[in-house]
Amino acid sequence: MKDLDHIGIAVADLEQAIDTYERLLDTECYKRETVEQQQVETAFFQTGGSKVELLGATHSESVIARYIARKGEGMHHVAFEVDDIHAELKRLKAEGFTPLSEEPSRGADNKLVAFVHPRDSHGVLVELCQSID
Ligand SMILES: CC[C@@H](C(=O)O)C(=O)SCCNC(=O)CCNC(=O)[C@H](O)C(C)(C)COP(=O)(O)OP(=O)(O)OC[C@H]1O[C@@H](n2cnc3c(N)ncnc32)[C@H](O)[C@@H]1OP(=O)(O)O
Ligand SMILES: [Co+2]
Repeated sequence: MKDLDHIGIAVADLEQAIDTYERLLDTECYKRETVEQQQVETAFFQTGGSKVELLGATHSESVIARYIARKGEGMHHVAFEVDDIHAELKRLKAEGFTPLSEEPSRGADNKLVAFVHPRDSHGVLVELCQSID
């Protein structure tokens, strides 16, 4: 795995959270994108070499809505950049980790994404992402 690409933060009100993070980071949100397959609306901020991804739910059954109902708003996942997401999923599987899907899917910001179950990484949901630019 390479650099930390982004941290994902689950928020209840995306507009309000964008305003908060614009003031907190003193930078503007550079991209907003809805990823219907994940039932999320995202907003991205560049912070040095990595990013903050705010995640709002687009449906009441979205994993983000469920997460907020269970734990409240806050840190949802950490995402690491990889060169070859298929090879990395294979390597992690061989190491005993549990990928949450057999195949990567289309994420936000021109990425292919895949996730590893948080129970395998001490309670932290890990995302792998590969640029498809
Ligand atoms: C926009 C696309 C992409 C990008 O480009 O960056 C994204 O970031 S999409 C982000 C949203 N999508 C995902 O998170 C997909 C992968 N996640 C999942 O499949 C699920 O969230 C999950 C991890 C399998 C959990 O789902 P589920 O089992 O339905 O949740 P429960 O509410 O039943 O909780 C079970 C268990 O797991 C703990 N949990 C849930 N979410 C997290 C989390 N984000 N981090 C840490 N732990 C989490 C939850 O607390 C429960 O634990 P116990 O209480 O111990 O049972
Ligand atoms: Co993410």
